[in-house]
Amino acid sequence: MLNQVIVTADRMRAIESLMFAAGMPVAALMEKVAGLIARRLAEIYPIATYRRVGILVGSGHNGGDALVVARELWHRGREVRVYSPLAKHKPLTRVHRCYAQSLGIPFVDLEELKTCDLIVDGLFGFGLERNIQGELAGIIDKVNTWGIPILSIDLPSGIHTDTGAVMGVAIRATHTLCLGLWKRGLFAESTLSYVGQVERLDFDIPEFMVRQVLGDAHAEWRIDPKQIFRHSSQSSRGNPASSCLPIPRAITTHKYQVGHLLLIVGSQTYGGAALLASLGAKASGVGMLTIAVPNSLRLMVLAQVPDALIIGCPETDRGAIAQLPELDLHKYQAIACGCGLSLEAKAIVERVIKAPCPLVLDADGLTLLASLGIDRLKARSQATILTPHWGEFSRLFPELKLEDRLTAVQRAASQTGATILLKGARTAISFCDRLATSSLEMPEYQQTWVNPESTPALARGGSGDVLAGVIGGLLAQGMTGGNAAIAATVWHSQTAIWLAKQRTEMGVDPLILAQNLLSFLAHKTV
Ligand SMILES: NC(=O)C1=CN([C@@H]2O[C@H](COP(=O)(O)OP(=O)(O)OC[C@H]3O[C@@H](n4cnc5c(N)ncnc54)[C@H](O)[C@@H]3O)[C@@H](O)[C@H]2O)[C@@H](O)CC1
Ligand SMILES: Nc1ncnc2c1ncn2[C@@H]1O[C@H](COP(=O)(O)OP(=O)(O)O)[C@@H](O)[C@H]1O
Ligand SMILES: [K+]
Repeated sequence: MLNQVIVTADRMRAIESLMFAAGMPVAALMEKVAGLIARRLAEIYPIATYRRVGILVGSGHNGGDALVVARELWHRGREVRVYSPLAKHKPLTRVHRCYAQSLGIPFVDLEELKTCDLIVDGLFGFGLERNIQGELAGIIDKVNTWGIPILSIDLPSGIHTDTGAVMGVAIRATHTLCLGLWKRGLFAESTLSYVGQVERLDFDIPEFMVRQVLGDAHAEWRIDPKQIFRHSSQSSRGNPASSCLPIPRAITTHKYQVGHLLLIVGSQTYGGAALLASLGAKASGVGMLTIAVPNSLRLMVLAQVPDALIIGCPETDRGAIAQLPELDLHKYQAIACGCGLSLEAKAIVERVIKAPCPLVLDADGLTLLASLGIDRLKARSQATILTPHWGEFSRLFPELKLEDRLTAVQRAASQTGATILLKGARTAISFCDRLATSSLEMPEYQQTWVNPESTPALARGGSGDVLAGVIGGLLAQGMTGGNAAIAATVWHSQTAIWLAKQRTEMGVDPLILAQNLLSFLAHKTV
């Protein structure tokens, strides 16, 4: 649980206050935390390569942490230099400063850090309150130009803890060691070019204190990708409705018990999108797959997905689906609609909104929904998942486009009752249903989850079509909207990360991605 909650500065302060009130001395906690930082630093930046370490010290406890780290590194044989530009310090920081000076650690001018092998950034942590200006801003700008690796303590100095906004200027870290609990600002996409590699240092905050402050309905969570993949020895115990993969199958099951998904996709212009969504759905292991496409795509899709039932639909002059033939929508466990549909297929979206089963709307399906009006979703009685990127999101929820992504996705989900999956480098998913991973069971309430690991290899046309197909397939097999959205997002992005290691970020085209989803899953869960 501690590795999954996302907190604001206020919440973090309240949790620390509980620890202090219960008897943990402030100085002891700083000693403990900074000891952990120094040990992790030694693993990431070994002394043989990073002997000379420059320490940036601010006035608060982030600076105090940095001074304890300076002292520990000094005792372990590093050449440490401290730059401490501010006149006033909090009492605990001041005493660590005096002690470091008494040991003979040099306190130097900024320019003397320029020849260091590593910089430790302890200027500001979650206490940053206002924009950084004047001399301090100049210092940060200068350090950023040196090209020396920077390890930031808690957050890169200058990043707002809650919003991730750059407060005038911010350190561009190579590595950030987030202390105790994940800070909200680290998940804003705009901070990704500042934080470098991010990891959390656990300093044994008692879980009951975290629960006491956050309550039973905490809103913001970080997905732990490891929890999505089930080890093969666990499969028989699995719960098919959780977000764990692979989905367990009863030994006596038959194809109609493993879900029937209807995909409604494609147009003459966007035939590939239909295929990519189909391949994503196929990889999900769904028992039956029916694919409705414009007549002219029928044979192409059949040749590539011979196991599917293909329904050729009458088409408009420009090759969009004009209407669905008489289909009984009751017989499907889920429908996924929209990939490559084109903007001529409004009637199709109007019809599927009324379908009596869970529904995924993606791509053109979302743009058409925006033109119909988001209120149309009020008619739905079953789960709905909308999978917009930011452009589509802004069309659907124009009044939310000034909000930060986490707030925006949360509001959109509570307004509509749908699961909203806002795509991007840090996909955010908000929903109100029961979530279950391998070690966490969450009750039903409005919650927002962020996918913390992905790769820009996915930034190419068609990646999203694969994702929509996977979500549809998981929904049809009985996952709830929230579970399906989380499982599919993690599976999709982790497969891309795995492929990018083998093929570079240039080599993860959507076809390769769809074809490798299952190899990745097998590799992950052996
Ligand atoms: N209490 C503890 O012993 C622990 C503290 N921790 C560390 O303490 C940090 C938080 O410490 P603080 O609350 O002291 O906050 P910071 O160290 O982040 O800085 C706050 C200080 O900076 C000043 N300040 C804020 N914005 C400024 C600006 N724009 N320009 C100039 N000065 C500005 C404030 O007036 C205050 O003096 C965490 O990020 C973490 O590094 C953690 O190690 C956990 C344990
Ligand atoms: N920079 C990035 N880092 C990580 N993932 C990304 C990045 N850019 C895009 N993605 C992912 O790639 C997919 C793109 O989907 P989408 O924008 O719908 O494209 P398309 O409609 O062409 O398939 C989404 O899953 C998104 O989260
Ligand atoms: K910092």
